[in-house]
Amino acid sequence: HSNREMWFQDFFPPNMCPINAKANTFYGIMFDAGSTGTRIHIYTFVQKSPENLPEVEGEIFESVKPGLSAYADQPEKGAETVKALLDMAVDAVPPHLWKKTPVVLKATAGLRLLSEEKAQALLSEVKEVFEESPFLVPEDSVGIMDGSHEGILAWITVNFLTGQLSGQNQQTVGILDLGGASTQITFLPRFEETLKETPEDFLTSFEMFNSTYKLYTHSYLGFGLKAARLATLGALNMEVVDGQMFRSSCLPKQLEAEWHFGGVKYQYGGNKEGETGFKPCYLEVLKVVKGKLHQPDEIRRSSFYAFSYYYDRAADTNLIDYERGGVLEVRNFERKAKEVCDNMERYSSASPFLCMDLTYITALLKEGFGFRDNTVLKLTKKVNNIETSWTLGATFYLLQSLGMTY
Ligand SMILES: O=c1[nH]cnc2c1ncn2[C@@H]1O[C@H](COP(=O)(O)OP(=O)(O)O)[C@@H](O)[C@H]1O
Ligand SMILES: [Ca+2]
Repeated sequence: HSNREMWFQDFFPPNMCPINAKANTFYGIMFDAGSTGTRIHIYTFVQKSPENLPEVEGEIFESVKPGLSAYADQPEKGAETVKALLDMAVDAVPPHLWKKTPVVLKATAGLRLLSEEKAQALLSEVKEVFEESPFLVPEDSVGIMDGSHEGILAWITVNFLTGQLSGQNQQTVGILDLGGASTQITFLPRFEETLKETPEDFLTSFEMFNSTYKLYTHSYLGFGLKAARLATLGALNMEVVDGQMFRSSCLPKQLEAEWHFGGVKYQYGGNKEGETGFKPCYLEVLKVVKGKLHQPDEIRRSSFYAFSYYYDRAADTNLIDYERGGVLEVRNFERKAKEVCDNMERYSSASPFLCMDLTYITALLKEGFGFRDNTVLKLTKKVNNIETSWTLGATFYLLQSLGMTY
């Protein structure tokens, strides 16, 4: 500031000084190109002093379906969905800050599963949309995110929003994210044992807000809820022949329908003659998860934050309140799975996959990760009115790398 602007600063506490309030407000735009949808998060931050962490003053959030991967053969059309969302940011960010506001898109499992060529075509169309916008386009502004970063950045978000990354006595919480195509588990190990027993590629050191965290994290590609449906049906990574029917005991007996995922059409249905219900369904789903995941002993005794499809399916079946979320034990998912699978006609109007989804969640938690029946899960969509998504952590990381925050 020039001296002329500063004269009144003595009369205000620093954070109320009108000049400071303006100068310390900044924006960040983060796109989450997920396998089932594309979302924009426009964050407003205030940095009140260099000693404190920036504060999130607000978030504007919008989403579109389907995700970019559904446009694998029409990359320009895919990029148009991004353009429509970015137009919201032009309205939300004050024009004098456009050039200082970075815009980034990170794609997750949907694009990881596409061929390199198709993924790159989509990403370069998006890059063009960004270049034509009035915003700051950093290097690497468009790309596929590393699976390990997806978990770490969601962990940063949740622990930042719950106040665990500032001050002494940090009691961080682990997180579980269940997407359409992949699933992540991330926590800060408390015991030396865990570090010894864990494969090196499950451990990542990460620096954020002047602290270094050595986190346990892994992203399991193909273990998201929708990929798991295909795996249960025996259709994941299959060359699908036209007219081919995939059947499961997790689906209503008489059901026959089709379903599009990742640009491929699948026909599926129930076991017309054979068994249906929780027991046969659990055995089917078990084949998808058993022995496929690393089981850190430590997590059996800690509670986790869970979101995405854990949240959605718990809310769909009234295990939690749709707006406020809730606290559950692993066994609640199992009970609900039994109730739904053994009364399939009553529930299938909502979604024919409800039994399969709840059974998969149960098997993933118990047989996949090795959680106990009484492990506590906190289901949240928002903390302090901000979405619990990896996008906030990613925006902090971006601002840090651009030297815009401390
Ligand atoms: O910002 C968000 N707020 C709330 N839920 C979100 C947000 N982003 C993604 N989700 C949830 O993520 C799940 C879909 O996963 P996604 O499409 O991100 O697949 P992926 O992570 O496997 O690429 C859904 O449960 C959806 O509600
Ligand atoms: Ca996701």
